[in-house]
Amino acid sequence: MPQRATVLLHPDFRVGQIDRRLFGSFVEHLGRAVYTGIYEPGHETADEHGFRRDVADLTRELGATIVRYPGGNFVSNYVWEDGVGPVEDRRPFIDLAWRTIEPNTIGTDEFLQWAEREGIEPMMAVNLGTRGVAAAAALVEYCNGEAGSRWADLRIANGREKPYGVKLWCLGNEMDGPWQIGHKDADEYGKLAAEAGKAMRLVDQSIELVVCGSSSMAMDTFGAWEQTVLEHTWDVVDHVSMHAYYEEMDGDRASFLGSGTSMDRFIRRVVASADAVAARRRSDKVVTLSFDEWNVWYLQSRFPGEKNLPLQRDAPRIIEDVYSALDAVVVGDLLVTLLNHADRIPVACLAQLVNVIAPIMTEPGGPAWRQPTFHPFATTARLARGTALDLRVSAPTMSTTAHGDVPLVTAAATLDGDDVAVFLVNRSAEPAEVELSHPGVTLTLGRGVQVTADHEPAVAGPEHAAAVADRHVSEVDGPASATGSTVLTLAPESWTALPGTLTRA
Ligand SMILES: O=[N+]([O-])c1ccc(O[C@@H]2O[C@@H](CO)[C@H](O)[C@H]2O)cc1
Repeated sequence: MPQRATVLLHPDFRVGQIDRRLFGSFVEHLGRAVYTGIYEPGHETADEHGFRRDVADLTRELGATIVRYPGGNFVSNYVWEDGVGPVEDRRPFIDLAWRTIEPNTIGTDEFLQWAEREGIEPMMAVNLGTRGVAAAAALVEYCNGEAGSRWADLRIANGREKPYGVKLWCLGNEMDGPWQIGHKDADEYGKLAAEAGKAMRLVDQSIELVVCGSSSMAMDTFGAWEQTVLEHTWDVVDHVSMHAYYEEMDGDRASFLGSGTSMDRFIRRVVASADAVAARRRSDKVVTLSFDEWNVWYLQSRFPGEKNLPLQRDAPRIIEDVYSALDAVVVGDLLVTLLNHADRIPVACLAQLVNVIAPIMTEPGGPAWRQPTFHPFATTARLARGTALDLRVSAPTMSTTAHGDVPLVTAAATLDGDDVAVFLVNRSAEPAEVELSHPGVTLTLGRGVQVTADHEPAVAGPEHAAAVADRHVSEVDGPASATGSTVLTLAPESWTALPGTLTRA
């Protein structure tokens, strides 16, 4: 017997407008994300600046709208001034976050010019671990200042006349995490972030600021951290950050498939924390969420921990997770969760873009390819446009060890004029029959994309990734056009995206 769920869809019930920055990604100076990732002079596809064309083309196909840079943990010991100016004068340093010799060949200008050439909006982070207010304000001036002041003139002397106009800025990274270089408690960090943010805004009033929330919902300080930090920074910041990584642990497939429910609860709790601060302050300001690190990452089961990394150089292979079709279904489900909170999440970044827990992989001097997780992201970024609809899903639940009861079917839908896109996940090991109920509306769903899971362990390399895509990523045709109600059958453990049109009958 298939599982049965109903999804009520009406064009007048809306979550909110989707900000295109919801489909962001992340490039950190970590492992091979930069060196032999986006950048590899001498590669057969390298452009005149040394950036790999094959990776840039896949980034475009992925649909990444913004890219966060340069970290991540890396930023908390980064001296940005060492990464600008003539390359031959730049000196390497020991990046303490990942215990890697950073050559400083790529820095702010190279990254920002790459992003500009590729039509990607940059999201920059400042170092609030080992540095503070002055260095942060100077970096904003370097990036966004007009000629006639010290740091803007340095940028011009370095060959870039026009300000970059970087809008989005992170006030440090994961400052609640004991692993962070320059880790702080919530009061210390909140005061520093408020002063740094104030100074950065005095340089450029048009910027948007992201204050660090918790590095995961599992942190002991989660909740209290957000409230304390927002009390200090309320008048300065626009967004509070969220980070979350999901993985299958000890073969607990059901909990892993329920990750989207955990993400949903995390979002609701951070919204509640931000709104509690607004209530205490009797403030009408709405602080929104920047979910600027999310993905599947086998962090607890496969990563030895930063402290246990040997000191390395020359772009070592660090956290190059290899993904399965199951991971891709979960990534699709996480995207469904993000869409359902589009009113409160204008910014999100799949962590990361290339080689490091990434949808895109490369070999030095070799090919670039798509991991299975590439497909649900690219399809969602392409199809999810306009407004997220407020669906009402009634589905049976399954019990999980990690999250208690979770719905067996999840769904999101978007509407842009008459163009609709429906995203459906079946977390069950059985097929699921979904009745889409759309009273007074004719729904015509066309050819879309389906991802199905399997039980095969992930195997590294482009051939395997292509074979997984061949078997598990397929085109599917939508059901016949119907008024009032449409019934679909979802494959077991699958993610489906169907584009179409919607007209009022
Ligand atoms: O839960 N943890 O143990 C944990 C440890 C490290 C961690 O780092 C975050 O993830 C790294 C990779 O994207 C980024 O550089 C950093 O911001 C995020 C979470």
